[in-house]
Amino acid sequence: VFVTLPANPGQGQVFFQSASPQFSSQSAAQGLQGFLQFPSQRRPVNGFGFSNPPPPLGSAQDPATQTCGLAPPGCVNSRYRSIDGTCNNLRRPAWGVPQTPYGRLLPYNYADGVSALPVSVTGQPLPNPREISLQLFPEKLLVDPIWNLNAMQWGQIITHDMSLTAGVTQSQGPGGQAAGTTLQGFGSDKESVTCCDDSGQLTSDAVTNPACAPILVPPTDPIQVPLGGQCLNFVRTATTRDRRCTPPQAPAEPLSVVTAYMDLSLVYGSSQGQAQPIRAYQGGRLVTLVRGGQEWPPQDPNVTQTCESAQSSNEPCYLTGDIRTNQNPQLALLQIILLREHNRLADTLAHLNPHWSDEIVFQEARRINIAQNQHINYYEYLPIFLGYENMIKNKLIYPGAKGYINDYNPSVDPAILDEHATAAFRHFHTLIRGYLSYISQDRQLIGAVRLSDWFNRPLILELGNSFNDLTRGLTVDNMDFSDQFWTSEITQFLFKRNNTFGGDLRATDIQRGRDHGLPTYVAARGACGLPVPHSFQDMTDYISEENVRIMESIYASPADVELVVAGSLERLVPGAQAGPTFLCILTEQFYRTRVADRYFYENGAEREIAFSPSQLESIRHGASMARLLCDNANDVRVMQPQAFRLIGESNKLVPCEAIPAIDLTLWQEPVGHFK
Ligand code: HEM
Repeated sequence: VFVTLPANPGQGQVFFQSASPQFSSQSAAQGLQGFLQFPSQRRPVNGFGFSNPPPPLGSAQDPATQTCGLAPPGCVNSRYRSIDGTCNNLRRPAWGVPQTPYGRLLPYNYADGVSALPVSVTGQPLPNPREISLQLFPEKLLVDPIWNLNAMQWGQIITHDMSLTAGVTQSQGPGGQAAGTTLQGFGSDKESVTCCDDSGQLTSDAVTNPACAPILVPPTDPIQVPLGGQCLNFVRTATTRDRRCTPPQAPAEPLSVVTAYMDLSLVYGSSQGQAQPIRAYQGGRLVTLVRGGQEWPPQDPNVTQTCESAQSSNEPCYLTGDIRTNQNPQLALLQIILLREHNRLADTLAHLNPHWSDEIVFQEARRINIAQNQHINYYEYLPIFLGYENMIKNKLIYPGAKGYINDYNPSVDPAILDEHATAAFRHFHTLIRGYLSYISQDRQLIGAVRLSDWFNRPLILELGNSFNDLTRGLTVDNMDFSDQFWTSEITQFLFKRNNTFGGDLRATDIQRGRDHGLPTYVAARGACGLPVPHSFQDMTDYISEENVRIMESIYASPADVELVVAGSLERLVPGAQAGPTFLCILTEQFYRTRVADRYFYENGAEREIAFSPSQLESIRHGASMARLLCDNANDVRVMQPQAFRLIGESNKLVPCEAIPAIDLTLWQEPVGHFK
């Protein structure tokens, strides 16, 4: 089913083929009413050009046979997911595996059709990303009245499960990211690149290295100019072109280096090499170190590189399934919660089933941990952001369902859409707060820390009672409002280390969008079936007059307006935390993530993989964010049942024992059931 949309300036006809039931052209004011109900059975989606049919199996374009993302020689249909996502799709065993390109809704928009950063329709460079950040995404503290900071933070967990741009580490200097970015392996000759140094000066690499695209400081910059800064660091994502996986004249396809599946790869790793050092190989557990009577992840062997703000190599610096773990304290905190949850499940399962081997206990605990996580994501987290009704209409959730939901679709590519990872989901950087509260057991504020003091330095979690106080803080602080206002902690102080100022995450997001050749705002709206603006004036239908005027003063043409920028300025769709264009992309992504996963926890089509009906019911009844926090922060005794929502009349604190739990005795097996 192809939908032909009205022509839009500079882009010609746009063809949109959604994998998900999508919504029709609705203005934000019309809200969630009237979304089109497309049939759930769709033509295959291949992630390599939205409108093209998938390449024939085994052909040169077949991702499974490309060297970016290696397919195994053959697949065994295992009860358990592989660590690297291979063989989830038995016909296309390399779908969703690390080192494969992001999926795309729309073609690449490079200036030269191959890899050059896009330019204006006038042929001039696009406006300066830092200038856009300063003018359209300033600081103003407006907090969300309903949802807490945990809802923000959990989004980063979901993100880290789904994608990671190749070549970008999180040990990033004040230049915005990556003082010494490591390009991860696979034939890349660019071991470590710095385009703009710690003092904001262009390096020799900046001109000679094609991986460099530093963000220049505009003359109007009130922070960087007085410091004498010339630039903010920016290193381009590694692509299929860098690795010679696509022909020289084909568009460079940026790569993601983690599994696309929602499989807790951030806990378990995306490769055997990552998984091996974090497994205890005893009792099905993951490795932990006990300090101060609490369990912590093992130590990263390379503290100074991974936790670059650490003052000594003896400071805690965690090794987990994801290289970004130490980036900020709340992220590390939730990673530790998920790690402890694995071990809690493993210990219980091992106790119930003393005859199980380490491997069986590990895999069964992993399987339950992933299922709980999927349940929390789809039924607790996503409805807040995508809208509950929208999710039901588009077949992302089935509230009240009894039994299995057999909607696995092997024709849907699980690759994470670039429009999602590089534009839509990054919009939620707006939700970040600059300070983290310490909250006591009786929910009193007892302290606070500044985010930028603790980037890449997880030590703080182990000081005194910080871990528990910060866990309560996540559930008591409001998240920031979903709007155009960003905290300066990430637009002026990102990864500042010992410097006065640091990088700018919004400018980085904008530059990353160009780096990946994202489609324009106009093209994306067209692809979503939304009214396409032909002038700046047209945009005032869904973006405030004031912001449209600023865009008009920055951009040479409405056709230049970028998805990352204007998508974040749209009025929110009622009941959701994004405007219509980003909501379309997010809905499409999370539909695909669900139906492209053969191991999705609600799928019962294959008996050997499925949970039993009673186990599934127990997961639906007992998996919750509140339970996860209660069980794994070791001094959180009361919690509100909806742990992404602020405490209130309809969401009162209750003793942890009153919050439903999964009945793990349903996993007790008679001796001999497992080999
Ligand atoms: C304190 C919290 C956070 C910090 C400091 C942070 C920082 C960053 C940084 C430095 C990058 C890489 C930028 C680049 O070089 O392109 C990034 C990427 C990203 N962030 Fe955040 N982030 C935070 C929270 C979140 C949240 C809450 C979400 C969504 C709900 C999110 C979504 C994303 C996405 C989708 C990417 C791209 C992932 C990829 O494919 O590589 N982030 N973030």
